[in-house]
This record gives sequence, structure tokens and C-alpha cells, in this order.
Amino acid sequence: MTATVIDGKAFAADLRARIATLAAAFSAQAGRQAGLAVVLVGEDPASQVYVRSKGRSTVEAGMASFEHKLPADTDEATLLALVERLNADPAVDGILVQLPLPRHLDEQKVIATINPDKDVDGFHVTNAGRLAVGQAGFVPCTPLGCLMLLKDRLGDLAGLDAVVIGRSNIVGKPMAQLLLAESCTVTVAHSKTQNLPEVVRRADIVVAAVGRPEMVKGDWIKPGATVIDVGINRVPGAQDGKTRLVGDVAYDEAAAVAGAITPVPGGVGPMTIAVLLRNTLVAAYRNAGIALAPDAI
Ligand SMILES: Nc1nc2c(c(=O)[nH]1)N[C@@H](CN(C=O)c1ccc(C(=O)N[C@@H](CCC(=O)O)C(=O)O)cc1)CN2
Repeated sequence: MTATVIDGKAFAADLRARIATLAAAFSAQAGRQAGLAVVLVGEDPASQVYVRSKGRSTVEAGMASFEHKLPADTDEATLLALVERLNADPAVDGILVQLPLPRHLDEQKVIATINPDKDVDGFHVTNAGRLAVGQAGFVPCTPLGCLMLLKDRLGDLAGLDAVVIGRSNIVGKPMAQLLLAESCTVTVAHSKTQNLPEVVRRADIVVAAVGRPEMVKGDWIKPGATVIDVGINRVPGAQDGKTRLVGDVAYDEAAAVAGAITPVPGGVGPMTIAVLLRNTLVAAYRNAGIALAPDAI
């Protein structure tokens, strides 16, 4: 079998176009643009690229982008004061603090300071709780993007066996909650899981989010399974000392067995920013008290 390639880049472009249409309708109704504030502390090169891309995509979708770049040695009080100002700013519907933060800053404390109703990253414990009990809230962008790709490919997921490899608060745990809400039978595997290849071999859906280059091998995959690769690992390239991106799945091997698979790059990654725009627009509608149909985006 040769897997269908799930084109996350094309799906994300289509989602962004639909968001732009709704963002224009929001501006007309509310008399203002939806607004996203992004806070970057320090100069991590990958974070700088993601923050630039978020700002550009926000503006392209017809929303207002507020970028706050702080030096790497910013102290906690200064960062928390900025978050509090953004919480109080009526032009700001969504707030995102780019992770990872420099090590002297306590990520949990910073996330806890964001108003949960502006937490478009879905990282606040209130939103994690809402997801766990099935209440409306914000869902982290990467797992929600994975779910959109899965539903587009498979339709109804009920009864399918899903294995999520990785138990981070940002991807693994919310992904498992989302799949459970779709009535999948969910296993969360991690570094202490015994017989991991055997566990993965049972799965109709595999979501790999461990951050270990090409860890999931082709012979771990059940023939016809759908494989979602969340990993973005930079490894040495074949020549010139250049690097290349690989996922957590050994792509060629897995693609020979799977029914469908996301590539890296061009799979899950582009969905993260598209879903961030979606969450921001949903926040704007809620903050303005304007109804938005639940399945509008
Ligand atoms: N506050 C947050 N911080 C971080 C998040 C997040 O969702 N919220 N996620 C990641 C980084 N991230 C967005 O912030 C992100 C990662 C990857 C991509 C993406 O489009 N990747 C491309 C490849 C890009 C490349 O060439 O390096 C792809 O996979 O095709 C977008 C956003 C950590 N921090």
C-alpha cells in the first residue's frame, strides 16, 4: 500500500480563506477588527519565525496583530504586567505567549495570568478543564488541527482505535481528550510504555508527538492506518552541513504501509497557525456578544 499524503498546507490555506471571509463579516458587524496579541520573549530563531508568520497570517486574514517583543532578560513581573494590560485591552481578543520562554520565567505562572477567555492557545488550566469535561473553551491549536485533518480524511471517528504517542500538555493530552470526545478508544503512550511497537500496531489512528526524529518505524504501523506526525525535528542533512526537517515517524517506511500520512514539513505544522486564527475569531465573536454558528469554522 502507498499512503495518501494528507496535505496540511492546502487544508490550512483553505481554512485561512474561510476565516478571512468570516473576519470581514465580524469587522462589519462589530465595527472593529478581531485582534490577536503575540508576546515573544528573547531571540530563539524558530520562535522568531513562528511569531513573524503569526503576525503576517493575522493581518492577511483581516484581523489586527499586536506584537510585543521583549528582551531575553525580561523579569517575571514585567511580563505578567504586560499580560494583565492585554487582558484589560478591549481591542485584544486573543493573547498568545510564544513558547518556550527563557528558563528563568515560569511558563505555568505566565499562562495562568492570561484571561482564559482570551487564551487562544488553550493552554490555561481552565481551558484544559473545559476540554476534559466537554465544555466550550479554547482547544490547543496543534491537536485541534490534527483532529480537523483526521475528520476530513476519515469522517466519523467513533469506535476507532487511536494511539497518541506523547503526553505533553500542549499536544498529547489535549489530543487524547479530543479523540475521546469523538468516541475513539484512546491509548496515550509515552517513554515508559512497554512494547510500544505492539501498542502502535493496534491503532487505526496514530498521532506521534514525542519530538524524537523518525522514532516510529514502518513495521509499527497497521496496514491502512492513518498516521499524523506532529514532530518537527531538525537533523543534519546529507550534504553541505545543512539541516533538514523530519517528523517523529520514519516517513518512507510508514507511507509504504499506512492508508494516509501527514508529511513533515507541510502536514500538521501549517494547521497550528490556521487554527490560532480560528480561535482568535471565535474569541472575538464571543467578546463582542455576536452569535457564531458552532460549525461555522
Ligand atoms: N504559544 C505557543 N507556542 C508554541 C506553539 C503554540 O501552538 N503556541 N507551537 C510550537 C511552534 N509553532 C507555533 O507557535 C509552530 C510550529 C510549526 C509550524 C509550521 O508551520 N511548521 C512547518 C515547518 C516550519 C519550518 O520550516 O521550520 C511545517 O511543519 O510544515 C507553525 C507553528 C511551539 N511553540
